[in-house]
Amino acid sequence: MELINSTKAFDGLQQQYRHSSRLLNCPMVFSVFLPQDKEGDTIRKYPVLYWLSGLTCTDENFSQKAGAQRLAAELGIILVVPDTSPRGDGVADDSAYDLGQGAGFYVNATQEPWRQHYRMYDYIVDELPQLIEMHFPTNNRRGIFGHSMGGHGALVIGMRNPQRYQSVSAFSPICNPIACPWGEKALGAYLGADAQSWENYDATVLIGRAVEHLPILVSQGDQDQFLGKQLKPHALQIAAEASGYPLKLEHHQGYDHSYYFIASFIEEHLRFHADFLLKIDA
Ligand SMILES: N[C@@H](CCC(=O)N[C@@H](CSC=O)C(=O)NCC(=O)O)C(=O)O
Repeated sequence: MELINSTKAFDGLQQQYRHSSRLLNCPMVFSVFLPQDKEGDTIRKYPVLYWLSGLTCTDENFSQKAGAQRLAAELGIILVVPDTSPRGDGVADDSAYDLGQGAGFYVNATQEPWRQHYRMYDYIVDELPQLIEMHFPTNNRRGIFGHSMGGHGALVIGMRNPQRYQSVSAFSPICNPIACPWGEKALGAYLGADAQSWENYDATVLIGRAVEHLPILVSQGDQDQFLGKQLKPHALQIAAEASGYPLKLEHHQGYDHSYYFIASFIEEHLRFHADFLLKIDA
């Protein structure tokens, strides 16, 4: 693992690393915020909150725009922000912003030309946490949250792995990708024409089938330009009500799809996760 840069922030460190990903078959960059324990206690271990970003993002959008570091430092939570896809000249790509590099959709691709590198689901669930837990002072508690495509990733990964995560949240997630243009395009390309294979990557389908109920918070702005056509939180809500899943879905008047919305409610999301990540087991 190679340290690319390190900057002091709120007594902690905002860092960026490059590593060679075995699963994605290419070099990957991620960002991490490390709180600094005020007593200088080097053996303190922290929970990790993984942020999954949306279409066109790298690891830097969230780190630079969300304003999460001050409260993460105060609460004592490590933030980890991966890139949104494999990258590089040898990695398949598409000229559109919603497919290929920057648009990995947190799935394991089965189709050509994607399957050699596009295994973002396994990367987020397995390879990245292994790396993080080997190199940073972590305890065994993990949360996952994200925005838009990354909100979809967080919901799907959290619900499919309730034993690995304590809490899940999402800003403006793509809630029903099997039934929206972004999702149909990406899942069709990465997984092929058999739409049944898409269902494992659809939060609305998964919430209807969930047996274990991880705490989930979803925040949605009512002036979001993608709300009706791409995001469909109403479908998630209906499926949750039908299955008895205690989903906390909040609508916020006047907010759009941007990082201004995320920055406005990041404190609520961090405190939501802190309730579960910092809880002392009885
Ligand atoms: N360029 C596209 C939309 C790109 C966009 O809005 N990306 C969002 C995530 S959308 C869902 O995954 C984003 O987070 N952008 C980065 C940022 O820093 O704002 C278009 O014009 O439609």
